[in-house]
Amino acid sequence: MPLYAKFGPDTLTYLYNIFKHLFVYAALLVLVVYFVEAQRALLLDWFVPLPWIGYLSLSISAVIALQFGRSRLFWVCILLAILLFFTHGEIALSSAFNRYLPLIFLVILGYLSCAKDSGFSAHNLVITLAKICVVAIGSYLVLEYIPAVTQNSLSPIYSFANHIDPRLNALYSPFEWLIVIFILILCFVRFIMISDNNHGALLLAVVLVAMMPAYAAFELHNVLALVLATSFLYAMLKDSFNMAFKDELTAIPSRRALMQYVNTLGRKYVVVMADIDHFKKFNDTYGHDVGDEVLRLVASRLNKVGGGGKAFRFGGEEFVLIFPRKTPQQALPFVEQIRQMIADYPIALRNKPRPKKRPKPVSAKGSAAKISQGKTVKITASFGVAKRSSQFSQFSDIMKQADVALYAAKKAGRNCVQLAKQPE
Ligand SMILES: Nc1nc2c(ncn2[C@@H]2O[C@H](COP(=O)(O)OP(=O)(O)OP(=O)(O)O)[C@@H](O)[C@H]2O)c(=O)[nH]1
Repeated sequence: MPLYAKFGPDTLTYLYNIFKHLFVYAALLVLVVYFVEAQRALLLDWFVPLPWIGYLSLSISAVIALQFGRSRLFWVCILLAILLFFTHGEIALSSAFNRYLPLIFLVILGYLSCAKDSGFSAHNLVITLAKICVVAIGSYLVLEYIPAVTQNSLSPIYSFANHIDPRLNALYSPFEWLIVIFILILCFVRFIMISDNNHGALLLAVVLVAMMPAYAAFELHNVLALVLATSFLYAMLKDSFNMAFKDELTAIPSRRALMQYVNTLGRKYVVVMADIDHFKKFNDTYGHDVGDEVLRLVASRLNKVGGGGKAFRFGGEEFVLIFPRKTPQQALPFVEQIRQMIADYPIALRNKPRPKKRPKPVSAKGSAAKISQGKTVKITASFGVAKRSSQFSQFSDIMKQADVALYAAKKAGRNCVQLAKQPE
C-alpha cells in the first residue's frame, strides 16, 4: 500500500478556492437575473437590432477554446449556437422537440462537465461528437417515453412546485424538473471536486440554459448566450493565466510570476530564500508523494507570511519571499515566525515509512524527519535574507546574496535564519 500522509488543515484553502470561483459566477448570475428581470425592456431594445451578437460571441469563444485546447467549451459554444438557432425559429420543428431542446442540451452539458478535455484530433472530435449524439438521442427517448410511466408517482413534485410558484409547472413537467435538478447537482458536485474556472463556467451554463424556457424572446436568449460566451472567455484566460503564473504542485505563484513581480518593485525590498532541510533524505525515507505533500504544506505556510511578504516557489524545494519597502530588520520577525511555524507543525503519517529498514529517529537538527510516537514527523527549513542596495541592485545579484546567506544558515546547523553580510 502506498505511503499516504494526512496533512493538516488545508481544508480552509480548499474551501476558499471553491468560494472564490463560486463568487465570480454567482455574481455574474445575479447580474444577469437582475438585468433580465428588472431591465427587460431596455435589454430588448438593445438586442433587437443585434440578432447576431450571440452567434458572434459564441464563435469568438469557440475559436479561443480551439486555440487553448478546451474541447469541452468548444463543444458547448457550438451547441449553444445551435440551440440559439432553433429558438430563433429558423427551423420549424414539432413543439415537443422545441420544448425538449434545452433539456437535451442540459443533459449534454452534464455529460461534458463530467468528461475530460479530449483535444482536437480528428479521431477525438468524431468520438466526442458520437458520444454527444448518443447522449442527445438517449435523453430525447427518455423525455418522450418515461414521463407517461412516472406521471402518477411524480404528482407530489407537481403539488410542491405548485405550492412554491404555479409558473414552475408551466416551465417544466415534474419529470423534467427531476432531470434539471439532477444535472444541476451533478455539475455542482463536479465543480466542488475540481473547482476551477472551467467548471464554474459550465455550472453557470447549466443554470442559464435551465432558465432559458422562462424567457420566450429570442433577444433574451441572445443575452444569455452573450453572457455565457463572455464567461467562457474569462474562464479560459483565467485558467491559462493560473497555469502560467501559479506553481502547479503548491498553487502559490511560480518562478515566472516572481520574475514579473520583481519588475514592479521599487528601490527598497528584501529577498528571502527558503530551503527545506534534508529534503532528499525525507523523499528517500517517505517517498516522493509525501515529499510533494510536504512541499504543499510548506508553501501554504510561507503563503501566510505577514509584513507584506509575498511567497513564490522558485523551483524544487526552494522558495522565495519578497518584502517590498522593508529593511531586513523589519522583515526578520516575520521570517522567524514562519520558520517556527514550519518547525512546530506535526505531520501525521498514516502508514509505515517506505523502506523495510526503519529510519533512525535522529535529532531535529540532524535530520529532515523527526519521528515522534511513530506516527508524526516534523520538518524544518533554513532561510537566507538579503536586501537591495546600491551595490547589489540587480535582482540576480540580490538572489545570489540571499543564496550565500542560505548556505550560511545550512552551515550553522539548519532550521535558522541568516542575514547576508551586506554594507549598510
Ligand atoms: N517530492 C519532491 N521532491 C522534490 C521536488 N523537487 C525537488 N525535489 C527533491 O528535493 C531534493 C533536494 O535535495 P538537496 O538539494 O540535496 O538538498 P537537501 O536534501 O534538502 O539538503 P539540504 O538542503 O542541504 O538541507 C532532491 O531529492 C529532489 O529530488 C518535488 O517537486 N517533489
